[in-house]
Amino acid sequence: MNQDKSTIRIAVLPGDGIGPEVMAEAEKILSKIMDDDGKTYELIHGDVGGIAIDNHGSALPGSTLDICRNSQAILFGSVGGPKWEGLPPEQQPERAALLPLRKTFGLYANLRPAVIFPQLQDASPLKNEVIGTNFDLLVVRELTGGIYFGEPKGRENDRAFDTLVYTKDEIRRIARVGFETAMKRNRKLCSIDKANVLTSMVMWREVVNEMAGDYPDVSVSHMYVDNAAMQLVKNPGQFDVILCGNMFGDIISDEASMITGSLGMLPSASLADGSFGLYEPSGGSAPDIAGQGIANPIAQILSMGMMLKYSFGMNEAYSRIFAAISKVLDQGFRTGDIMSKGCTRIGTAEMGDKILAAL
Ligand SMILES: NC(=O)c1ccc[n+]([C@@H]2O[C@H](COP(=O)([O-])OP(=O)(O)OC[C@H]3O[C@@H](n4cnc5c(N)ncnc54)[C@H](O)[C@@H]3O)[C@@H](O)[C@H]2O)c1
Ligand SMILES: CC(C)[C@H](C(=O)O)[C@@H](O)C(=O)O
Ligand SMILES: [Mg+2]
Repeated sequence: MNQDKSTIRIAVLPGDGIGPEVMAEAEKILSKIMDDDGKTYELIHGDVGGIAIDNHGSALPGSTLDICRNSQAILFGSVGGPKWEGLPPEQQPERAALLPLRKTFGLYANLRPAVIFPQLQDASPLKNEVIGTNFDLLVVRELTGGIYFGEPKGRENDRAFDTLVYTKDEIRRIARVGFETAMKRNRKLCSIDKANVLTSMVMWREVVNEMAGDYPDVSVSHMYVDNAAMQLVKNPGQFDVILCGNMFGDIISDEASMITGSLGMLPSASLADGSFGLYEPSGGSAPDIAGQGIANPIAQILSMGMMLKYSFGMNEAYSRIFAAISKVLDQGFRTGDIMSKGCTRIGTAEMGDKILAAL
């Protein structure tokens, strides 16, 4: 392995289902951008998830973890699928690979930008007048705490339990990310909770309110998650930054993705303090379409773009990718999930090639 300090090292973990299909397209574009920018880089591939169970007997083999530890960022596809659903829960790809990666690398801040390309207004199930123009929402999701990780969790005979726990420090650090990003955007932060029922969420709301004093320019509101789910389809344009805990952020971000046309459009960045991050589409391995060459690679490509921006400070590269995608959509090319009347349907690899050509 080349350990030269000037070499950018990226762990590439395609995973399962559509993961390898969409990753191949992201890699083409990544290589072109790095070459054009004259960067020295190394993409180090590793097995993760179901394929790692099949090949190495564990969803997160030590060799893959070593690759990640020796890299400055992780580009991740998706893991899981029907083949591994019969395994004991703690051995399954999602719980045995993705969650430990998030925890091990302290990736507590998950940014999921739901931005509509104007060309895709008709691909959204929402009416044009509901979406409005320039829909641009950022979901800031806490990623290493809450009910995903709280102890105790387990089963005893006919009883099963998980624990929703947050400390003030955990809430403060993700709220800080929410406020800081709101400051760089339209200065509106909506914190989502369930403070009418859950004690941990009462504290969540208190901490967000305490911190609001440090950000007088940010207008802060609070919304119960059930109302937020409804408001997101009633009037999505009211939101700028949505701040939420781990599970609510998981649900709200999938919902937000559909406003932009498809889950296949929603990228994500999972960030630690500093520049390390894991970048993955918000959606999963899509077993229903895997192996057919029809998945939308845009979420994976945009996730790679977020990596260039957040881990390597290559902001222009991100804009370049965004512009290339926009150009291809202008040309009328669509994968099946974002197909509209009058457009030309293309597959995963063709979409990657078109974006590459439009760079
Ligand atoms: N980050 C991850 O690795 C991740 C995230 C979510 C789900 N999963 C796993 O994926 C598996 C399937 O889960 P699911 O079906 O609930 O969710 P999913 O996100 O895989 O799929 C939901 C729906 O969205 C569609 N979709 C998702 N990405 C798409 C794309 N790029 N292009 C076109 N359509 C796309 C799928 O075809 C499907 O109809 C499960 O094992 C789940 O645990 C993994
Ligand atoms: C696969 C699963 C563990 C994961 C999550 O719930 O965080 C996924 O749904 C996501 O949104 O990244
Ligand atoms: Mg999810």
